[in-house]
Amino acid sequence: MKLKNSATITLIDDDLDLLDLLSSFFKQRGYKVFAFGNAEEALIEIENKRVEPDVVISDLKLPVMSGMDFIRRIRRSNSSLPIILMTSEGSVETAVEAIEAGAYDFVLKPLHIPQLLISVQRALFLNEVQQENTNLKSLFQEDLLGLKGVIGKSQGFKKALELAKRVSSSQANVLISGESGSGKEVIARAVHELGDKRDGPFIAINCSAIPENLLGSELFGHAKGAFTGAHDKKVGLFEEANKGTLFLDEIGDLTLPLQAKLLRVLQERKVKRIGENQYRDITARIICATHKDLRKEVAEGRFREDLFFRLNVIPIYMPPLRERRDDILPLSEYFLKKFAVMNNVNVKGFNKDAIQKLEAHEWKGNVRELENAIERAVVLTTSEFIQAEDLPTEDAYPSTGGETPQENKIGVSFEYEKPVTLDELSKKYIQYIFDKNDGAKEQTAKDLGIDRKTLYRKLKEMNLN
Ligand SMILES: Nc1ncnc2c1ncn2[C@@H]1O[C@H](COP(=O)(O)OP(=O)(O)OP(=O)(O)O)[C@@H](O)[C@H]1O
Repeated sequence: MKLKNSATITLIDDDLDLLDLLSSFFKQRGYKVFAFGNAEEALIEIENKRVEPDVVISDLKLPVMSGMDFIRRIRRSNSSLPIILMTSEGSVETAVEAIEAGAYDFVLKPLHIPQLLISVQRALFLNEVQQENTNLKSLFQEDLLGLKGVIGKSQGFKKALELAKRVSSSQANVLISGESGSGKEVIARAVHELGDKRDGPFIAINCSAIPENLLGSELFGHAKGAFTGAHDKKVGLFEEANKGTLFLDEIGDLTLPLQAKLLRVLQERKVKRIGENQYRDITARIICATHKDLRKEVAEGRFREDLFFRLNVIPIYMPPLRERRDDILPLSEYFLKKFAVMNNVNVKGFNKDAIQKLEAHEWKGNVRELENAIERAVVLTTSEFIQAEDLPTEDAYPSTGGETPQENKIGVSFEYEKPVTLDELSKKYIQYIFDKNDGAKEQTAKDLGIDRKTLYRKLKEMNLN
């Protein structure tokens, strides 16, 4: 851990010569200094956050508001700001009392300035350790309803989570709807964690990500030799999830024959592996999710009405992030702490402009886009507080807002009218994989065989922040 000498110090003393002397001493050492001749003024500036000190050095005996009263007032709203008192020999007893009231340390006057410097450095060091502990604690502490890492305080989010809690103790079928990246899987996990299946497995499968011909055997399993290539028997996910939960994401993309089979499983609570005649009991809870409007799919003949009614016993709707803006900051802070710890970097928060930008952004890719944006900012920022420039501009992220991503048409071709440089070709390829992965940077880096930092750098060069 490095000691901060870029820290901010607030000095309070009615002895203006001493105030000048200390100001220049600390400024010369790289500290930012705010000096006040009385405690009232300092208090107002601190309470209004116009001055945000990392440490305060104050005389104990001051006119009007004493150093002691200053400590008591500060402690009402800030329990951890270190305050070092300067006191004359005669008032050591009061200084001890001040320590009891929450002062960090005291130094005797006439001052031995190197000793004061050591006290300041120690206070900053402890502050930093404490801050990291609090960060870690609040990051890993039990969150809403005792669920780890589930963040949100908007009405829309709380309503969804409350429904998840209520339904968790029943066996009713749950259909979660909401745009891509809005947190449908988070809600499905909440139902699992809060219910009596929590000790069993939670298995998630994205029905649109698996080719149609493989999805059946993934879900239902198959017997050895059931079809060409079935060299061995396979247990399907319905069985694997027994005693736990099977989460079927993008259920709206199931083909009609698979919809019929799913309906049968839900009605009979039994499955038959492909190529077998034997039925096996299913004990898994089944939760489905979709970004599509299933009523419309039913009306247009692409989704079975009977299956829709069976699934939709308890509908839970997760609103898009832009409709629950109260969640943006808590989520941003959570992701910042998470990625700062993961990447071992000293990033502490967001500056005012960054907060404004976060709150104003449309977040078409919802929480997933926000999470990616914060991860990137934490990795790339050069300061302790994320700046507005570290965050993506509005249309930097391809919208996945509720629709299946467009098939990328770039492809790789060597038939260019004029030669294309290797660098251009590599950028086109990065763009292709990035779009294919729906803007998911971790997967893109993995597919390209490069580390995340390199990917971030490339995306920045390509204005795909
Ligand atoms: N309330 C939340 N608290 C913490 N993290 C969240 C929250 N909501 C979403 N996330 C995070 O955002 C990302 C996207 O969430 P999730 O996978 O649940 O969305 P989804 O709606 O299921 O997306 P898709 O439909 O594309 O599968 C995940 O990394 C998830 O952990």
